[in-house]
Amino acid sequence: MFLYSLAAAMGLNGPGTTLLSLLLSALFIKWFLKPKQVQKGRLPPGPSALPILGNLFQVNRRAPNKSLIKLGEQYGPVFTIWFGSSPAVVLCGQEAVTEALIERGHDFSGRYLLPVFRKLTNYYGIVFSNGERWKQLRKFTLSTFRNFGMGKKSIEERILEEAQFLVTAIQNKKDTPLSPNFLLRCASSNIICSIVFGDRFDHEDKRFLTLIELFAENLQILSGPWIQLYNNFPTIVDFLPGPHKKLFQNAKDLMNFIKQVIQSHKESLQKDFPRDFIDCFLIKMEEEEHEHDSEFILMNLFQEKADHLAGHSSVACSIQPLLTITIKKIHREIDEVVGSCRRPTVEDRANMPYTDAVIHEVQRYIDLAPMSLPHTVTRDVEFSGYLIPKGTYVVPLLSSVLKGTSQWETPEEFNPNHFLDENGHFKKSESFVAFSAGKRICPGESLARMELFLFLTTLLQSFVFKPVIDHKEIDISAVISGFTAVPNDYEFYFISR
Ligand code: HEM
Repeated sequence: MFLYSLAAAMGLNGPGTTLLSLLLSALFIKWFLKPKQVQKGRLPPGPSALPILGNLFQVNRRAPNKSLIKLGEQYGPVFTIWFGSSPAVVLCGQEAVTEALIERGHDFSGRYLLPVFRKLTNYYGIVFSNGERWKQLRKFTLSTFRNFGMGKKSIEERILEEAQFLVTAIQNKKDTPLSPNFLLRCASSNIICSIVFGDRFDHEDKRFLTLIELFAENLQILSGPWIQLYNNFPTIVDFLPGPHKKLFQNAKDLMNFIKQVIQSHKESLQKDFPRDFIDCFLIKMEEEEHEHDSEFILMNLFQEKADHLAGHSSVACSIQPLLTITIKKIHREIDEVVGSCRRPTVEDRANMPYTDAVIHEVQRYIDLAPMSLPHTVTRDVEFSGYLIPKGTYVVPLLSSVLKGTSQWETPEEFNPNHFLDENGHFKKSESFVAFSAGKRICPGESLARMELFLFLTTLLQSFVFKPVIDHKEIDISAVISGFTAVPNDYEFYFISR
């Protein structure tokens, strides 16, 4: 309209006006709405992008990792793709991912902060922070988790106790078929709760159910297909219809809940005997009370709790497909190594190579975080002959390593032999990057691996699972939604052994 008036003001009428306004529109689109030019830097090549939309139409929403792998075949292991008007450098294949995340770990350790993350976390906590805040919180979290692992009530004991609650909850359902997804989410959330809050919650506890619900919903936000558009229109969230607004409201409710828990910890804090993660954090807060730039402040404590809880669904999502695959051989291993009279221990894992291989293969196959979480470069970086400017979105395409054709015998098939040598011993693989790699590698990895092993063996020690539908109809591949892959949900009969 403005351009039409401009043409009219220039004294052009009728078809002349229309023609000129079309011409001006084209120029407007070309010069103002085209993808932002990166001021300095020589970005790697990639497919040409549309104004505003970038390469939206070249990336399949349901399988973005597959589209990116295909583009990698065309443009090479390091290429540029435009998410709206922002460029992202994609690292495709083991060599590029390893070189960036491990060999050039520091340069690539930044978290790319989408505006939506600010809406959710205000950039507090570990996952969506950078610089000194991220460094200090990550170090503190890793050492506190390690100390609790060796403490009075070890993490292993907490997992075994929770596994027993899981078995009882399933037994209580008698012979009704059941999708174990919800119970598995409760179980892995409770492990985090017992480390962080000092106690587990009953599965029926209303506060606990709200907590789980809120995280499932927050995950939906991060996984929403429209998340990329936030980059162009950060305020879009304010115009979203009701349910999405509610999710952000829920995030606030969650913070209020954690606030109450922290307050009650403060009132009963015994400095010589920290009971849980919150106690450790509060002690550190007091120690650094007078340091004006301390990162041990309440907002970081709130968000850290939320960060840890976010791991709960990753574990549940990984166990679910484990229940759907053939497990006779695992039953045999459990019977030989653990028997039926005692509980399994983490030490048993070394003598159960097949079970360990199956757990790894499920994680490789379902490819839970195909594009990892968004990374960025912490300074202007020369990489593979290109110059990536500080702050550019970097996508470590974990999928391209977990499903790489040169690393795995049958990359697109579920095959536990990928992790077994010719003598049936467990075989590690450098291409197993389900937890990512380098400085941002998932800090919950060893906890998650312990949970996967102990939950699975405890369940299989007690039950035989029989899917309600025919085995042949079961598909253990997962559907990608945003940053995460979500496995299909099936119902089972749990038959006591
Ligand atoms: C099967 C289970 C899990 C998988 C596959 C998984 C995978 C991942 C991946 C791929 C990342 C992104 C790393 C990167 O930016 O390159 C990540 C980050 C993270 N994970 Fe996990 N995770 C799992 C469970 C957990 C658990 C149980 C916790 C809680 C203790 C947890 C806490 C975190 C945190 C705090 C980060 C952010 C680290 C940072 O930014 O420095 N994860 N995880």
